Parts: sequence; structure tokens; C-alpha cells
Amino acid sequence: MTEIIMHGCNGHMGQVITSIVEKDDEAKIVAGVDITGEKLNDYPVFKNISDCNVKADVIIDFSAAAALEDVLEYSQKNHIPAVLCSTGLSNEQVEKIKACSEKVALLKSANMSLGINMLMNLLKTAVKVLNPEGFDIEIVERHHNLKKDAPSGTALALADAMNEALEKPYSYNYDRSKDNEPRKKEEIGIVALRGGNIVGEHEVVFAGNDEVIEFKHTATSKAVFAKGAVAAAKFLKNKESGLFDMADVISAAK
Ligand SMILES: NC(=O)C1=CN([C@@H]2O[C@H](COP(=O)(O)OP(=O)(O)OC[C@H]3O[C@@H](n4cnc5c(N)ncnc54)[C@H](OP(=O)(O)O)[C@@H]3O)[C@@H](O)[C@H]2O)C=CC1
Ligand SMILES: O=C(O)C1=N[C@H](C(=O)O)C[C@H](O)C1
Repeated sequence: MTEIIMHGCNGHMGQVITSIVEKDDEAKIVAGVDITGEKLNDYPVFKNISDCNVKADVIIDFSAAAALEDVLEYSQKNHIPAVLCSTGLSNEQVEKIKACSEKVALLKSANMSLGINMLMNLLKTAVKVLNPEGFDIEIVERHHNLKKDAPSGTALALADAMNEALEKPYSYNYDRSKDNEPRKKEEIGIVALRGGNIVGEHEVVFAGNDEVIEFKHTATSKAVFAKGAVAAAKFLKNKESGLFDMADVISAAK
């Protein structure tokens, strides 16, 4: 049994995870943390993670970037591994995660789906073939009208994955409205659309001379992220320290 503290338990993702874990004989939410403090389910809810006095194997965080430091402090102090899913993290926060992972096991992923994590590998291959031929790379992401951060953590992770495969990393261009000149070769354009209840779409376009190649992932339900997060929690249980990602969870399941 994997006992979970659900951080951000009353939000959209927290509630989807709650319903998935209810049907899972190998996992249990033993406490929730949410700034609203409301008790919506049968587990106790704390307003701040520092007040949570319940023993657990792992924390799952789907709350907000602003909560990261509190989650890391609690995770390190109580030596409880954490699955970090909130997006909109600053570079400084990513460095804090790396430093903290020397003391406690952490898994950070902007997207918990199998499809996006496979797409990252495909893009690394594509960029190695298409970049020497001068293809321009653009990313378009679409999300619901409640999403706070832009561009999505996934769009940035896809761009980072391609940059890892390039000899010289490209810069990211989020807004061409003031450029007043043609796009640069060594950049990746990243565009964010927000509307309705779109769960999450990511499109990567390689535009060359006389041909265009498009990769697209569509999440049709938040359950795809929730299932990935629960699998990650089970994977992280009993790990002492280190920084992991969804690729580690996927390869351990093979
Ligand atoms: N890695 C992945 O696969 C995915 C990542 N995400 C990311 O997860 C995060 C949450 O998404 P979602 O569930 O849609 O968002 P919601 O806003 O629906 O839920 C977040 C919940 O956390 C609460 N909260 C906010 N700040 C804190 C805090 N400091 N301490 C405790 N609770 C807090 C919110 O309260 P209040 O409403 O009062 O602010 C809310 O109840 C986002 O960053 C999103 O981008 C989402 C889906 C997939
Ligand atoms: O906020 C969301 O909803 C999502 N956020 C993640 C992101 O920023 O990439 C992942 C997913 O696309 C849904």
C-alpha cells in the first residue's frame, strides 16, 4: 500500500486523483493539503503542509508554483519523497529541486502522460535529422481557460528535449509582435492558446522548404495525468534520494 499526501487536493487534478485512488487497492490518500482548507473527501485536509502531522510514503503535488518551497521543505524535513507536477516553475526553483533531491527522492514532470514522454524521444530523433536541413521549429499549445501559467510546462519541456539533442541550443520566442524582422533560424517559437475546457494539446511543427512535419499530442481527460502521477508515487516510495522523471517510471514498468 502506498500512502499519499495529496497537495492541492481540492483542485481539478487533486479531485481526479482522489477518485482514481479510491478504486486502487494499492494506494490510499491519508491526508490532503489545500489552501482552501475545505474537507471535500474522507481524508483530513490541512491548509498548509507544515501543519500536516500524518505519516505517509509519498507526497503528490498538483497545486501552484508558489507552493514549491513549502513542499520541498516538508519533504526534506520528514524524508518523504515527492512527485512534483505543478508547472510555471522558475529556473531558480528548478535549481532548488535539484539541490533538495540530494537529500530526498523527488520526481519532477510537467506532464505525466505516456504519450508526451514518448513524444520527447521522437522529437530528439526528429531534430537531429531535420535541423541540419534547416527546418524551423514552432510549438503551439492549447489549454482550458482556467490555466494560470503560459506557456505550458509541457511546451517548455518539449522545447528543452529538442535543445538537449542540438549541438547549439535554440532560444525561445514567445511573442513576435515587436520583432519587425523575419524569425531567426536558431529559435523555437512557442505559442499559447487558452479557451473552454480543452484538457491539453501540444503540437510541434517542423517547417522546411516544400514540406511540413507535425507531431501532435491531445489529452482528452485529466485522468491520463492522474494515472501517471499515481504510478510515479508508487515508483518513488522507499527511494532514498535522487531526481527522477516520468521516463524512469515508464522504463521501470517495462
Ligand atoms: N504535470 C502534469 O501532468 C500536470 C500539471 N498540472 C499543473 O498542476 C497544477 C494544478 O493544476 P489544477 O489542478 O488544474 O489547478 P487547480 O487550480 O484546479 O488546483 C490547485 C489547487 O491547489 C490549491 N493551492 C494553490 N496554492 C496552494 C498552496 N500554496 N498550498 C496549498 N494549496 C494550494 C488551489 O487553491 P485555490 O483554488 O484557492 O488557488 C487549488 O485548490 C498547475 O500548476 C498545473 O499546470 C496540471 C495538469 C497536469
Ligand atoms: O494546467 C493544466 O491543465 C496542464 N498543465 C500541464 C502543463 O502546463 O504542461 C500539463 C497538461 O498539459 C495540463
